[in-house]
Amino acid sequence: MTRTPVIVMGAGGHAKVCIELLRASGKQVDFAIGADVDSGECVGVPILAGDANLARLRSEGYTSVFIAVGSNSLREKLAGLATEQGYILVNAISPNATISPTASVGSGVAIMAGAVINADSTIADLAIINTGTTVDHDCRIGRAAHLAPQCALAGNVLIGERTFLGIGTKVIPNVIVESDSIVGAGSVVISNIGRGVTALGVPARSRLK
Ligand SMILES: CC(=O)SCCNC(=O)CCNC(=O)[C@H](O)C(C)(C)COP(=O)(O)OP(=O)(O)OC[C@H]1O[C@@H](n2cnc3c(N)ncnc32)[C@H](O)[C@@H]1OP(=O)(O)O
Repeated sequence: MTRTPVIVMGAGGHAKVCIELLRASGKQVDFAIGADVDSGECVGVPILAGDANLARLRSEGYTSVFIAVGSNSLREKLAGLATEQGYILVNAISPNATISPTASVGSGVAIMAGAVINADSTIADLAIINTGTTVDHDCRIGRAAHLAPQCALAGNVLIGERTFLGIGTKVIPNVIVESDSIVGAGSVVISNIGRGVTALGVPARSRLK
């Protein structure tokens, strides 16, 4: 089997986990691209300082990238930059995640160890399904959304684009959390949450700005 080396954008804590996921699925990570001030290495991968390295590495023949940046909007922006340059967005999926054969998973997606994606669920491009999170049947997780560790989504839940669910969030069946929203850690979502709001608590209520 030929191994196409992968470039990782990001050099922080999330990048550490993603590099280890990529390695666990047999991929070789050659470089991590960090901020202009970054140097050293990220779990053994040399860090290159600054986004300009992306174009340089493309001209040297690299074609595969993984965007390992926790910010949902920045991840989406960097993915646009990379695909404009001709990169392919690979996935970083733990061999210890359980994904239904009827689920569909986009590109540039991270699925950490212990995550479960059940029947007929859809995970859009650039989403993060973090450690131990369960996504039950018929859910739709939007582009560049992030479900932090230990979230539990019941059946037929919709999570909008770039929405973030904090660690340990629970969502009951048939609920919609619209795009660009934030749900605080440990919240229990029992009714729809609108676009661009922060919701907190048990049950989760929108916070007034
Ligand atoms: C592998 C990884 O690490 S993945 C990353 C996982 N990260 C997370 O899960 C982070 C989740 N973040 C949170 O829950 C944050 O508290 C947020 C985003 C909801 C709010 O953050 P901030 O806007 O900074 O809120 P701040 O800390 O100022 O708190 C404002 C008020 O909300 C309350 N509050 C904050 N978070 C929560 C919460 N999760 N549940 C209930 N109340 C909360 C605070 O107690 C405070 O109440 P007060 O005004 O009565 O004192």
